[in-house]
Amino acid sequence: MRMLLIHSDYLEYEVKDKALKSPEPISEEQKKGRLEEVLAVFMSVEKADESNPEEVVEKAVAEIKDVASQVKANRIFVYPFAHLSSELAKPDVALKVLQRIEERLREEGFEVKRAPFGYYKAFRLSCKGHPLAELSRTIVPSGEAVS
Ligand SMILES: Nc1ncnc2c1ncn2[C@@H]1O[C@H](CO)[C@@H](NC(=O)[C@@H](N)CO)[C@H]1O
Repeated sequence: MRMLLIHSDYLEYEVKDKALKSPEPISEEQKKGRLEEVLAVFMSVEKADESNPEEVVEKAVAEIKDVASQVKANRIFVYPFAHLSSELAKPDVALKVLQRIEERLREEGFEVKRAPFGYYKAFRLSCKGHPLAELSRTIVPSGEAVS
């Protein structure tokens, strides 16, 4: 799992087109979304994660919690982003991992939005620009090598 974490004044997206034959079904309301004062987390779920998705979910949640507490963010935007890795997990596994991360972050008390999975989306982001505003993390299940 590769994550790019951007502490932002806002992140907003608009769904444009299908990027998969069968993208995640979404409501009219989910076609656009915006959060202010948010930690945006762009995530590529990787092939190696398929060996232990639940472990990757817990490690990702721990990393996101750690960064959120450092930048004092209590809102998280989970953003599926297939451009951080050349060894992507299959879409069905990736979607489940991202849905579970969303669920677990809510359980941890965060306000969470997740951008729709399987679409091309326009987005606008305002990065805050402080020293911890742009971070990346790589997560691998135990027993897997970091490529
Ligand atoms: N392993 C994976 N990890 C994260 N996201 C993944 C994925 N496999 C598929 N997706 C989703 O399907 C769209 C097409 O790849 C992806 N769309 C995007 O990444 C948009 N930024 C448009 O390019 C994404 O929603």
